Amino acid sequence: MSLPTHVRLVEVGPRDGLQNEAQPISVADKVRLVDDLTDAGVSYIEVGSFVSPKWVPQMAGSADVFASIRQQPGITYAALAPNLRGFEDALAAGVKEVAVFAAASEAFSQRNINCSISESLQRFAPIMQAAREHGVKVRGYISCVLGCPYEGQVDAEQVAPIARELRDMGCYEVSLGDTIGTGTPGATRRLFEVVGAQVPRAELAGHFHDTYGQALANVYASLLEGINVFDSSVAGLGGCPYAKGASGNVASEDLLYLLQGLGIETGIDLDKLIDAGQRISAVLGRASGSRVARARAAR
Ligand SMILES: CC(C)(COP(=O)([O-])OP(=O)([O-])OC[C@H]1O[C@@H](n2cnc3c(N)ncnc32)[C@H](O)[C@@H]1OP(=O)([O-])[O-])[C@@H](O)C(=O)NCCC(=O)NCCSC(=O)C[C@@](C)(O)CC(=O)[O-]
Repeated sequence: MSLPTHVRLVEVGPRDGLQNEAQPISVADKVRLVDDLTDAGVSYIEVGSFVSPKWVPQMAGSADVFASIRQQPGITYAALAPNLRGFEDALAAGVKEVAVFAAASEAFSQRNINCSISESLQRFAPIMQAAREHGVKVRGYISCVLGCPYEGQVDAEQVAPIARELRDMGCYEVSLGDTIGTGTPGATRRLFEVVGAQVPRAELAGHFHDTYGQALANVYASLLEGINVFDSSVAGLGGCPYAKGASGNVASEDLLYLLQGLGIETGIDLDKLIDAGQRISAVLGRASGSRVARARAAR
């Protein structure tokens, strides 16, 4: 299969990236990060989550972040919503796109959202209905598509029916998450072959954590499978609070460098993206997790 000419990056740094930070991060710093990403030309930014603050304290100020970011036309500013309560809070904050999140493993579903996979899908039904009524778009996530921190290996056959159900419910796109980064290019290709038989590949996205250093290779394997939407996190921020030891998503800067090298368009300015990553890394008091950003800084 030939490579796509255009790829959409879903920037999840402000949400997936920051949700796992132990230290408090001010609303002003989160707003600055989102505004920097807007200025860099990112077309989709996951800004926060409307989840229980007892479960993920770092996302507690998401409504305040939405109230202060500089929203530009043509850019999607999205948030996670695990249940109707979260959806209603997101709606009240003016959010126009939400993401629901399920898992491919029962144990992870229980640890992450305190219910079984099937209960989670039932919980999403009223969100989908309310979203339709309010003209809100819904994206779907599935975690642990290539491995689970509690159950080990996860087969593509476990993922496909969940992806199909999310699509049938009305998710316009389903992002497949390698939450603990154990996936390899071979497993990734097989995943998209199997899931792609149930859901059109144009409606699938790849979400790769870089824990085992495979994320960019997995992106490339996905490109070969006809996938052209990828989630990434500026400065490689992140991890998952319910997957101990999981590192951040593939760094957006590194992904962009790869795509530019392949002649694939994203509309994003690499220098500005690097600046955004350096600024939030300074706030966090550590070096950027992006190798491209570190190499540029060392020049
Ligand atoms: C789903 C629940 C709420 C169930 O949590 P629960 O405890 O089963 O919920 P509950 O309905 O029994 O309610 C318990 C309390 O939470 C409140 N509550 C209930 N809902 C909300 C809400 N929306 N916002 C704020 N508060 C809420 C509710 O009002 C009540 O408050 P209390 O009476 O005790 O004071 C909880 O488990 C939760 O919030 N989990 C979030 C977990 C999470 O955010 N994980 C990280 C995101 S997923 C991810 O990172 C993976 C991904 C997407 O990036 C892909 C990948 O890499 O794998």
